[in-house]
Parts: sequence; C-alpha cells; structure tokens
Amino acid sequence: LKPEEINLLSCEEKKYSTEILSIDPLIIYINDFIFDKEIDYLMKLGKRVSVYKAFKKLFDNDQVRTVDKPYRSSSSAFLPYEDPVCQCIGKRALDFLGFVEHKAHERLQLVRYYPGQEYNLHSDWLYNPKVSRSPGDEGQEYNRLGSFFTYIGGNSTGGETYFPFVNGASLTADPTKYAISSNGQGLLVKPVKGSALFWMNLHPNNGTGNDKTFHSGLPVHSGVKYGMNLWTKHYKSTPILGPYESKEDRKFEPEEAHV
Ligand SMILES: O=C(O)CCC(=O)C(=O)O
Ligand SMILES: [Fe+2]
Repeated sequence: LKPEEINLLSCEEKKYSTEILSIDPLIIYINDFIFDKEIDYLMKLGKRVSVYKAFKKLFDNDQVRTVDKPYRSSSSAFLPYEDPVCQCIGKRALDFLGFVEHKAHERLQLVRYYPGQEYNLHSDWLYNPKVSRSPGDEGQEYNRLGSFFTYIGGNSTGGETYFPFVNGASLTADPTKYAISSNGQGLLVKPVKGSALFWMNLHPNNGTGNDKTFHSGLPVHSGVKYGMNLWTKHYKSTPILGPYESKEDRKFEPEEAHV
C-alpha cells in the first residue's frame, strides 16, 4: 500500500454541504461528498477488479460499446463489498440518512459513458424486489430506497442527470451545477466531480416506487463521464421512517420529558 492508501483506510470524516432540490420526491444535492483520493482509489480498484470476468464490462481496454440492457449504452461494474474504502463511503451514505431506514446498501457500482452513450429513462427502484445475496442480509427481500449518484469525474460535456417529472432549477441557480432544459421542463443536474445527488425512490408511507423519480443519464457529447451508484436497502418488514440511530456509536440517554 502507498502512504495515501494507508491514509484512506482510516475512513476520515468528509465534510460536505447540501441543497434540497425537491420535496416530492426528496432530492438533495450534496457538495463535496467524496475525497479526490477516494475517487482515485475507486478508479484504480475498478481497473484492478476488471481482470475478473464480472467486472470486465466497465474497464475493458478495447472500448467496445457494451450494451447490457436495451435502453442503456453506458457500462457499469460492481465493486467488492469487503473493500475498506467502499465500506467507508457506504457508511457515509448510511449516516446521511438519519431517521430514514439505513441498515444496508448494495455494492458500489461504477458507471462509464463514452461520447454518445446514455442511460435512457428508468427508475432505480425495482418492480420486483430483489433477494439479497450479500453477507449480512442474505435471502432478505429488499427494494432500493435511496440512490446516491456521485459524479467521479472524467472531463465531459453533456451527460446531465435528467428528472423530467421534477421541477427544474430556477434561472438564478448555479449554472455550473444545474442546466435549464430547452422546454423548461424537468430537473437537469450537471456532472461535477465530487458532488453527489441523493434521492428517495420509494414512497415513505408504503414503500411503493415513486414514478416521479424516473430519470436518465443524458448522452455525453465529448470526453468520458464516470459516476458511482450506491443504493440503500428497504426491507419489507421494516418501517422506512425511524427514528433510527445514524451512528452505531451514538447513544441517546433518554431524558425526562419537560412539561
Ligand atoms: O448517469 C447518470 O447521470 C445517471 C445514472 C443512473 O441513473 C444510474 O446508473 O442508475
Ligand atoms: Fe438511475
């Protein structure tokens, strides 16, 4: 391990700031969600694991267009659970959820778009809940509750994340982060390295999918766009809204109610 990698293993706290973009669905912009050194590490990890078949799709060297679903021309690769940096980022995401269910998340997934590639309109929530194959909750059925989509760079134009059923940015919103669509409809978020977009996929009262969360990754015009997905889990038997402890080590001493 190189010194900067040893440093990474301490899972340093990341300071970030947030902006609410939408209430229904809940969408929150997170400024500076990830360290550059974490991004560098993840990109290396993506390349390292790509020697195994399951991860070949993203970091193939021949730049063959990979179509793993008919509506998607971008590629993706899951990273291993047990990687300590992935676990650190996963914990940061779960902590963010506060009073929202935050027991577990899927493996981190890297995505890559070459010029012309895109990911058409889709929902991250699943029509048929998945049965987990991860250690810790194997066999449990879950749906994807929260999406954290982190922009991890590349130097691209185009490639905005587009939510057509969500109110768009105001004309005075920061143009480095948001774009206005040509018909004025929908929310357009630009890929800014280090920033993340969080949204809630499911209705908090009954756990069904919120259709307003349908979104797409618009075509990249030039350069390469890299992103990272992190999906948190909702188990059918658990309420979506807590309160839940957001940090394992945080202990509330119940106080007498003041009347
Ligand atoms: O690339 C984007 O901006 C969105 C990607 C996305 O929606 C996904 O991978 O599920
Ligand atoms: Fe998505």
